[in-house]
Amino acid sequence: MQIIEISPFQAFRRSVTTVMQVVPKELRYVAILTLLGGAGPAIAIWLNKIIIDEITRLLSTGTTQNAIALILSQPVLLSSIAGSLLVNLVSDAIANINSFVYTSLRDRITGFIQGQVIEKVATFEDIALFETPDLLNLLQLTEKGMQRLPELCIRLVTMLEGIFIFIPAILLSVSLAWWIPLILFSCVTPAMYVERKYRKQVWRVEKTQASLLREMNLYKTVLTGETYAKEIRLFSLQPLLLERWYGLYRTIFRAMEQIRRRGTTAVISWSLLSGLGFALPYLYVVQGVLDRTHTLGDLALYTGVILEVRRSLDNLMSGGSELYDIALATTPIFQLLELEPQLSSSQSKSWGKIRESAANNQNFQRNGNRESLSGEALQTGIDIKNLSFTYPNSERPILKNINLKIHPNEMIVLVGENGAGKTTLTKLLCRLYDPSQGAIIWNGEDLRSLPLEDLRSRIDVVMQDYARFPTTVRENVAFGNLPKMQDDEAIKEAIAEAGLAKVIEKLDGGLETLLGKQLEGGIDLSGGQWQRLAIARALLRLSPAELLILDEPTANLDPKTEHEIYNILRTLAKGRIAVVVSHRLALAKLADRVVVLEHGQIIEVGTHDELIALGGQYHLMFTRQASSYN
Ligand SMILES: Nc1ncnc2c1ncn2[C@@H]1O[C@H](COP(=O)(O)OP(=O)(O)OP(=O)(O)O)[C@@H](O)[C@H]1O
Repeated sequence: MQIIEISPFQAFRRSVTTVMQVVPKELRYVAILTLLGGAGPAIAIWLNKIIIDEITRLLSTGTTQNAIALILSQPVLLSSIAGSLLVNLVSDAIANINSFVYTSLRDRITGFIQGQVIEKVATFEDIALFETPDLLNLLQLTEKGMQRLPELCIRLVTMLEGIFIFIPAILLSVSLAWWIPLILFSCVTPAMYVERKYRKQVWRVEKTQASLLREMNLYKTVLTGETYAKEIRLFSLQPLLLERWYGLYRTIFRAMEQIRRRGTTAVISWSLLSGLGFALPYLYVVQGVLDRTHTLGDLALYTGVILEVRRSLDNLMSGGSELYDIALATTPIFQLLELEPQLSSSQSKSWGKIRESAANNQNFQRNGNRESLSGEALQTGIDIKNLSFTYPNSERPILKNINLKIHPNEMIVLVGENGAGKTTLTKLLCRLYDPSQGAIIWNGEDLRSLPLEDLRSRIDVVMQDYARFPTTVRENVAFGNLPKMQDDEAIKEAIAEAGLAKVIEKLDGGLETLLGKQLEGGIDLSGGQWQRLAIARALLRLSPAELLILDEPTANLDPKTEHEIYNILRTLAKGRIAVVVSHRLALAKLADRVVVLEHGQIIEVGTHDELIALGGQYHLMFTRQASSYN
C-alpha cells in the first residue's frame, strides 16, 4: 500500500474545503462579525485622539466648571466618549458571540472528520492497515491531525482579524509617515520566517516519533485497559511497565523540548529586533509633539496605531504559523483518506457469471431476502495452487508452495504445531490477504477476481480470536446475519444449538441483556460461553454460506460441550466446504481428510485412518495426545 505524498499547501487547501463544506454558515457569521469587530480598535483610537485633543483644548481655556457639567456642555467630547464606550461594548459582544459560534463549529468539524476517518478505517478491506508500522504511524498521526483541524477556523479568523485591523491601522500610519509601515513590516518578517522553520522541525520530529508515541500508547492501554488488569496486578508488573512508559515519554519529551527551546530562543531574538523597529516610529511622534508639529491627541493616535499595527502583524504572523502547523498536522488525515487497499475488488469479475452458470445447473436457491448459492453451487471446489505467503510487514515466508484441492462438500481438518501457518491459510481463504505467490481458485475463478463483499458473504467463520461485541446478546448473534436481527425464533434456535439456551434464559434481560462489564448494566460471560456465542453467530449465518471456516472452535469448551459441538459441526459442515483448524485430534477423526502443516508446508494429507497407517507426523501427534488422556 502506497502512502501518497501531500504537500502542506494541498493539505491546507483540503482542510479549508472540508471546513467550508461542514460549517459554511457558521464560518460566514464569524467572518462578518470579525470584519465588524476589526474596525473597532481603529475607531476607538481615533475617538481617543479626539477626546485627548478636546480635553487639552478645554484645559488650556482655564475653565472652572465641574467635570460632569463640562463634558455635558461639549457635544464633540460627549459623543466621542459615548462612541468609545459603545465600541468597547460592541467589541466585547462580538468576541463573546464568536467564542460561542466557534465552540459549536469546533464540535461539528471534530464530529465530521472523526466520522470520515472511522468510516475509512472500518470499511478498509485490507487488514494490513493494522499490521504495517508505516500505516499504524499514519493512524497515530491522524489522531493529532483530527484534534488540530477544528483550530483551523479560529486561526483563519485570527488571520482575518489581523487583516481587518491591519488595513485601517496601516492607512492611519501612512498618514503619519510613508516609511512607518515599511519599517514595521520588515521588522516582523525575520521572526515570521524563523517561526515557520521551527514549526517544520517540530513536525519532522513528531513524524519520526510517531512509532514511539504509538508504543507509548500501547503501554498506556496495557497499564489502564481491562484486558491486562488481572495479570498486571497478579505479576506486579506495574513498576516495570510504568518505567517503560515514562522512558518513552522522556525520550519523546526531550527531543521536542530541545527543538522548542532552540525555536523559542531564535523567535525571541528576532522579536527583540522587531521591538526595536517599533520604537523608531514612536520616537518620531514624540519628537513631533515636542516640536509642536503634532498634538497630544496625535501622540495617543499614533501610539495606538503603532500598537495596533504591531498587534495585527502579530496576529498575522502567529495565525500564519499556526495555519502552517495545522496544514502539516492534517496532512496524515488526507493521506489516510486517499489510501487505497491492496485487496482491491477493481478487477473483480461479476458474480453474475457464476450465478448464471449455477442457476443453469438448478442449484440456485433463495434464502430469506437474499440470493444465495447452495453448497452444491461450489461445483468444482477450492483449488489452492502453488501458494506462498509472506505477511506485509515481514520478510519470512509463512506458507510455502501449498497445493491442495478441496472438493465440494468436503470437510478438511488442518493440524500442526503452533505457528505452522494454519490460521494464516484460513485468512487467505477468507481473502483477508492475497497470496504472495500462487492462487486460490474458487469454483474455477481466481479469488482475486471475485467481488470481495460478495465473496465474504459466502463464507461463515468462527475465528480463533472471535469478537466479543459490547452489545446485547441479540446483536452478538445477529451480527452474523443482519437481516435476521428481529427474527427471535432463528436467534434462539442458533443459541440453543450452540448450547447456550439455559444460560441466556437465566438472564433477566434475555436477548436484550447487555454483554460487557464496561457498559452500564452489562454482564460478562465466561470464556466458553463467549465462544459458544460466536458459534451461535456462525450458525445464524450458516444457510447462505458455501465455505465454513472454524479456527479452534472448541478451544475454550468443557469436554461435554466440546463433544456436543463436534456433533453440531458435522451438521454445520454438510452441503458446504468446511475447513477446521484444531489441535484436538478427536475432531480430525470426523474429517473427510486431514492436512498436516509443518513450517508452512503441507507434509501429510489423507483420512485419519490413512495417516495413522502412514505412521508419520500425524500418527505421532495423535498417539501423544491419546496417551496424555490415559
Ligand atoms: N499479522 C502477522 N504478521 C506477521 N507475522 C504473523 C502475523 N500473524 C501470524 N504471523 C506469524 O505467522 C506464523 C504462523 O502463524 P499462524 O497463526 O498461521 O499459526 P498457527 O499454525 O495457526 O498457530 P497456532 O496453532 O498457534 O494457532 C507465526 O510464526 C506468526 O508469528
